[in-house]
Amino acid sequence: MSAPSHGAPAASTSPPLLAARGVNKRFGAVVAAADLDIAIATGERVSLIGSNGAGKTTFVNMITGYLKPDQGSIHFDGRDITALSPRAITGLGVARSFQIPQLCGGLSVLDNMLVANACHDGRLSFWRRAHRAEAVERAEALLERFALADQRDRRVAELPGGVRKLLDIAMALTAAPKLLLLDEPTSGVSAQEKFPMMETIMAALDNSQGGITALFVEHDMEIVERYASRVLAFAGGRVIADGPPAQALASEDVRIHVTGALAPQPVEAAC
Ligand SMILES: Nc1ncnc2c1ncn2[C@@H]1O[C@H](COP(=O)(O)OP(=O)(O)OP(=O)(O)O)[C@@H](O)[C@H]1O
Repeated sequence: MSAPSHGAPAASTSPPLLAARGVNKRFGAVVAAADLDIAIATGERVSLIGSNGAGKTTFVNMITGYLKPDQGSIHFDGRDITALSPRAITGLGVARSFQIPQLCGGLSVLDNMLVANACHDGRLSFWRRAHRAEAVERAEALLERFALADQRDRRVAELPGGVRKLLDIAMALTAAPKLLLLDEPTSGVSAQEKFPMMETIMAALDNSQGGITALFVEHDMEIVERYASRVLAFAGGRVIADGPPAQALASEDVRIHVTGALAPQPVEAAC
């Protein structure tokens, strides 16, 4: 597998773009986040891995403000965002795309982009000629970057799953984020399509003004190896490995708790 070509980490002297400090979260008896101390630098491509229930989504939901930590703090771009609303956090530059794209199937690709843009910039007057022209120009530039320009006038409900996923991510970028959180960007996409799709996504992030730092939840280890500059592996709400993909995926804890490469083998009954 080739070495990751995207998103070299920033110099270690620069302050982190995102920092979780002493973060804990429980749901009743379930520990979903335990003493998380995580700093992410501008430009990193961080993959969150872990088996079901490991705490990946809880971490993402605390960054976006949908969940509040029981203890600890989260800082983004130099500000304490722990108590902020999801909307305020989005306004500071954190965007998100979902495993199941959040789209209006009855509208065209372009109109979905315009609605997303209007939601982010708060100008619901986007149908006024001046605003609309400006918003259409921005939307078209983004569609171009995602190789979706020729789909502009198609109804979203008619599009294949992979194209819908790309559109969802393009819509997230209408907010001009500094940090993009992706939930399994290639899930449900065929093996042949997943690498070209990731190439498109990563190139779009690299080519955005100022570059976009990315954090992606991923179960596909081929994608992790090829596109992450760093892996954070979770189990039981804790980080069990943190490092470059080759190093993190080789760790014994990851091979036991995440990839199953060292899972205990069933003992054959003695007869
Ligand atoms: N709102 C909630 N109420 C109760 N328990 C929750 C809630 N959200 C998450 N949990 C529990 O917290 C733990 C961590 O869940 P989380 O969704 O963060 O894991 P995950 O690693 O994202 O898993 P998956 O890959 O299945 O999405 C799980 O045991 C889950 O059942």
